[in-house]
Order: sequence, then structure tokens, then C-alpha cells
Amino acid sequence: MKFTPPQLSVYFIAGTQDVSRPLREVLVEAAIGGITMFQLREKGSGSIQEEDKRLALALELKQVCHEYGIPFIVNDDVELALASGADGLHVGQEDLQAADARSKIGSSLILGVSAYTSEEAEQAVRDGADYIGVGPMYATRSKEDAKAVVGPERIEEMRRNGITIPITAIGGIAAEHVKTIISSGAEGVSVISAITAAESPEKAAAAFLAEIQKAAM
Ligand SMILES: Nc1nc(C(F)(F)F)ncc1COP(=O)(O)OP(=O)(O)O
Ligand SMILES: [Mg+2]
Repeated sequence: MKFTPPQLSVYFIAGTQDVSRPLREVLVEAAIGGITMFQLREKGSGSIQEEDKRLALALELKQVCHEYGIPFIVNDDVELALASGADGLHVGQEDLQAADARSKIGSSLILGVSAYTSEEAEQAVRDGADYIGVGPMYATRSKEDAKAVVGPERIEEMRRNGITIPITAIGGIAAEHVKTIISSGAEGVSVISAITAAESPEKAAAAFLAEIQKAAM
């Protein structure tokens, strides 16, 4: 699936550790609500470690994504991304080097890279990233080893420094933050608990999409 920046609008990220019912159910509801991309981030306490179960989960969720016409991205695990026929891979600064990731997945898969500073953003561009994830915007409960909060100001700084690659903001984001984040220069927002902890993942996804559409006016 070809990468286009609007796919970054409402980027849902989750693993089984983030939900208390089948992740497939939550993903279907979020997709009905209007998420535009999904990342399987099966990581941390309570996540599935067995390779065969991770593959089965990835294939199950990829199918849902493709039923709703959205890209299926795998976090960190390049072998799982390739084995499951994912549409892309996301790597951070402590993971497989982005340039190596790009050579392993080839030119047609989507490559996302986490970038905390303008220097890391510039390196990600050189390494062939299609988008960068910048954060944490606000305090987050979803990532055990999150760095210090940088806020939307970091995105403004990257744009001032001439970084033009598509950006998704991540970290503690709620629907009321979308306007500020988009006006700072991001193409979209990435969320975990705002959807996984919601009473209705469908309504939560729809609220994010509505805010994105308002911000684009
Ligand atoms: N998983 C991510 N996805 C994004 C995305 F851009 F997709 F929103 N941005 C940032 C991260 C964080 O990536 P990383 O720093 O490697 O930590 P972890 O592997 O624990 O997620
Ligand atoms: Mg990572």
C-alpha cells in the first residue's frame, strides 16, 4: 500500500497489553470510527512473546486493516513485519537502525522512524523514512520508557529547521489537543490509550477525525 501523508491523520497504535478484550474487536470499532492507519505495537508487560502467536495476531489484524482500506504497520519487529506481509515497519532510535530497516523491507513498504530532535529527524530522512513520529507531546501511560515531554513546540522547531517530512505527533494526546498539534506543523496524531481506554473506541476515533477535519479548514 503506497504511503500518503493523509494516512497519518488518525494513527491508532495498540497491542494486546493495551486492551482488556480482543484487540481485533477494538480495532474494528476504531476503524468504523475512522482511524486512518494502525500500528501493532505488541510490547511491554502483558504482551505476547511467542513468535507463532505474534504472527497469528498480526495476520488477523492486517486483514481487518485491509477490509477498512488502511495500512497495517508493525512496531520494532522487522521479521514479524516481513512474515506477516505488513504494509510497513516503525523503528525508534533504540531499534534496528532506520537505514538497515529500509534495506531489509525494500522501497515499497512504509518506514516510520521516531525522532526526538531535529538532528534525529534529518537522519531519518537520509535513512529513507516515509514519516517520523515526534513526542512525547504530553505525559503518557502507554510507554514505560518514554522520554521527557517535548510538546508541540518540538514540531514547530523541526519545521523552522526546514524538516519537511510528514510528521505524526505521539504521547498522551486527547482530541482537544489536535488543533494545537496540527497548527504546530504535524500531519496527524498517533494515539494508544485515548482509543483503547475509551468506552467507545468508535466514538473516540470519530472525535479525533472530526478534530483533524476541523483543523484542516
Ligand atoms: N512506536 C512509535 N510509533 C510512532 C508513530 F510514529 F508511529 F506514531 N512514534 C513513536 C513510537 C515510539 O517508538 P520507539 O521510540 O521505538 O518506542 P516503542 O518501540 O516502545 O514504541
Ligand atoms: Mg521501538
